[in-house]
Amino acid sequence: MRAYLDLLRHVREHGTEKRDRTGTGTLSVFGHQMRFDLAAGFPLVTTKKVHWKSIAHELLWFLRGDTNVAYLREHGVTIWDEWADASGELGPVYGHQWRSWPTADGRHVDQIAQLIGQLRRNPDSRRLLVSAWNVGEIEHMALPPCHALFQFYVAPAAAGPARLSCQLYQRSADLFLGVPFNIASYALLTQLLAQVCGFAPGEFIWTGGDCHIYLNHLQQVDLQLTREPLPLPQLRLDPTVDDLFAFRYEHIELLDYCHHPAIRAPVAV
Ligand SMILES: Nc1nc(=O)c2c([nH]1)NC[C@@H]1CN(c3ccc(C(=O)N[C@@H](CCC(=O)O)C(=O)O)cc3)CN21
Ligand SMILES: O=c1ccn([C@H]2C[C@H](O)[C@@H](COP(=O)(O)O)O2)c(=O)[nH]1
Repeated sequence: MRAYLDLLRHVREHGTEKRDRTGTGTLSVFGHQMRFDLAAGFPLVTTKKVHWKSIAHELLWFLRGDTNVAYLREHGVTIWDEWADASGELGPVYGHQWRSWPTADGRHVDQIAQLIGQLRRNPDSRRLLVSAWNVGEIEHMALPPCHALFQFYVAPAAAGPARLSCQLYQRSADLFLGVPFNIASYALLTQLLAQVCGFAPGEFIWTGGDCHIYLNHLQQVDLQLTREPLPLPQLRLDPTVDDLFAFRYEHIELLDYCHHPAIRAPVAV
């Protein structure tokens, strides 16, 4: 996870101090890219303990098309609680747009089902995109999507299965709290899709817009930057699952996750 630590260090040293919506204040850099080779191990930050269970359940919750925190709470995941209304609703956020994007003529588009169909039938397509940035519905969302748009790419291999890569555009990136979750979440999604479409995992490419460290995370970042990264864990998926929507938490196993101790930090709401 050198790429992540390099970005943290870069923003810590060269970021511009900038006010933000939450009133917290940030150090910020505009535009950055990181690449993670998924064959080199699963890209989960090791220089602090990251709550893997929250990442896996959040992704399964997106894939269900769910936008109510009830499912997350049932599984002990609290990361979206601050944004939910009294009935646990977040409005038409990620899950809704991924699985049920409403069209002008009253239909709903299941972008994930369409993506799987295209990956299987038309892997050379340059249109393998999913967008959560539904301009007409942003005002109804608890928070406009941060991980807004992602694209897949299939590279043929001389021998063995083709490799599936994913690139994400993240418009706004809380480097200390959000980004370790976002990298792991899309790496997991890429591996789930690779399995059900018969590809080998390729790369995850993270592209960020406003990349920031909140001013009340500076001590935590400095502590993290004193730590040496550890060998990456491995992801093991139940090989019998061939339907993306059939994946359950029990089918997803993270092996050999060695990490430094957790570092607590307040989330800016
Ligand atoms: N300011 C901000 N940063 C974010 O990363 C973020 C938002 N807001 N709003 C929406 C979602 C919610 N996400 C979150 C929210 C909280 C944590 C967090 O507090 N993480 C702690 C504890 C993890 C846990 O207990 O599950 C951490 O140490 O990683 C992480 C991601 C990512 N998003
Ligand atoms: O998956 C996520 C969700 C949110 N964030 C961060 C990025 C910002 O710090 C806030 C959102 O505030 P905006 O004013 O809407 O940009 O949440 C993240 O890093 N990852």
